Amino acid sequence: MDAAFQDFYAEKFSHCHGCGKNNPAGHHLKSRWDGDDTIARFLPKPEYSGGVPDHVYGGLIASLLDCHGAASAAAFAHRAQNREMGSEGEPIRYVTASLKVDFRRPTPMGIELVIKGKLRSMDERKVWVDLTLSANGEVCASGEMLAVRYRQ
Ligand SMILES: CCCCCCCCCCCCCC(=O)SCCNC(=O)CCNC(=O)[C@H](O)C(C)(C)COP(=O)(O)OP(=O)(O)OC[C@H]1O[C@@H](n2cnc3c(N)ncnc32)[C@H](O)[C@@H]1OP(=O)(O)O
Repeated sequence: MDAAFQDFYAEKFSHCHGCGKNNPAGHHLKSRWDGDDTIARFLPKPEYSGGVPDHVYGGLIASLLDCHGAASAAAFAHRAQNREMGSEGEPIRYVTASLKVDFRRPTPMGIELVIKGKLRSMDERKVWVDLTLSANGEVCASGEMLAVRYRQ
């Protein structure tokens, strides 16, 4: 499988609980291209249940959107410069400044979740990303993110 966006994060930025490869207890979310959009897949462990065992905890859902959105922002910014993540040149990295999540229906446990990102717009330092999280082809949560370019 192709490398994920997060595989190109520097070692020092790879400790995120949601997506850092250097966090042994983390989720290791992996985001990739899906045409002009982005996609990640994730199967929550049973301990991430919500109020009932067969629903996923909302905080996990928000964190999946958070990590996928920030990685997507970096990928969109690279493509805007006709580059790919990991290409030569200064890496472009983003952090989440704002994330709004709408929980639209309960997210079922035991099913692979599909998280998608779509570029809404960008300017010199900011990227706005529209996000969805689906199970069985149904959107369970949607989100809007503002990611801001990280100044090293
Ligand atoms: C910490 C290390 C991170 C390393 C990351 C590497 C990759 C790893 C990724 C893994 C991560 C996984 C996922 C995660 O990320 S998880 C991390 C969660 N996010 C954070 O911890 C970020 C904390 N916040 C900050 O560090 C600063 O506030 C940032 C850097 C975001 C901006 O502070 P800075 O002093 O630099 O810039 P600025 O204040 O002039 O703002 C710039 C522009 O943005 C606009 N604005 C700002 N906030 C908001 C808002 N809430 N709503 C609307 N607009 C907002 C602002 O008006 C301005 O616009 P304009 O006036 O220019 O038009």
